[in-house]
Amino acid sequence: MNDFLKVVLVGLPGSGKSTFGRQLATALDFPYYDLDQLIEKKFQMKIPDIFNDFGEGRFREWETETLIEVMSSQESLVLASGGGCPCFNDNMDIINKQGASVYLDVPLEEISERLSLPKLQHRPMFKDLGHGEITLKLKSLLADREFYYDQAKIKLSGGDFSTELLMSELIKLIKN
Ligand SMILES: Nc1ncnc2c1ncn2[C@@H]1O[C@H](COP(=O)(O)OP(=O)(O)O)[C@@H](O)[C@H]1O
Ligand SMILES: O=C(O)C1=C[C@@H](OP(=O)(O)O)[C@@H](O)[C@H](O)C1
Ligand SMILES: [Mg+2]
Repeated sequence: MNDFLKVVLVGLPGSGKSTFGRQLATALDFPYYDLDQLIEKKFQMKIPDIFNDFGEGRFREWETETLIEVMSSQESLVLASGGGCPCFNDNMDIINKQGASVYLDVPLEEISERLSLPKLQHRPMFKDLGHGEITLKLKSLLADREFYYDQAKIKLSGGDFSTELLMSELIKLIKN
């Protein structure tokens, strides 16, 4: 890690990376970035349209390209990554080299409740799935992804995270 503190949140879709990321950035008074939003801005396309028009492979290329840019910027920041980000193209190594990674480890049932709400049905991976199918999909994603998420430097388990707790974990990490 260099002189800047880059806090990068990782975890399954619906674990609260974007929501908690914003809260944490406010508490730390750091700029907040959402990797999906940076991709949409850079390539002028919505995430579901990238998946539909070009496929996941192209999305993962663009995701890594955007991640490298934000991780090499000369500033402290909070970054909410996308759920799949740590699991492709050495992205977890890129994150850990420049940043303080934090895994939001939320019970699958809780995430499933959140993602079943109609307003969240724009997420390409969960489109048109019912509650039971969402839980199964999350289980299968976690089986594939936990190996990468577990490489995070800090792990927060539960549903509701406190910015104070994470800040004290970050201080411990920096001191070590
Ligand atoms: N701690 C929480 N308690 C209840 N709902 C939450 C919590 N954190 C996030 N949510 C809700 O869950 C959904 C997914 O959150 P989001 O931050 O977009 O997750 P991610 O970025 O990890 O996919 C959103 O509708 C958000 O309002
Ligand atoms: O888990 C994934 O592979 C994805 C998660 C999404 O981000 P969120 O985790 O913020 O939903 C987004 O990057 C894309 O739809 C792919
Ligand atoms: Mg998000």
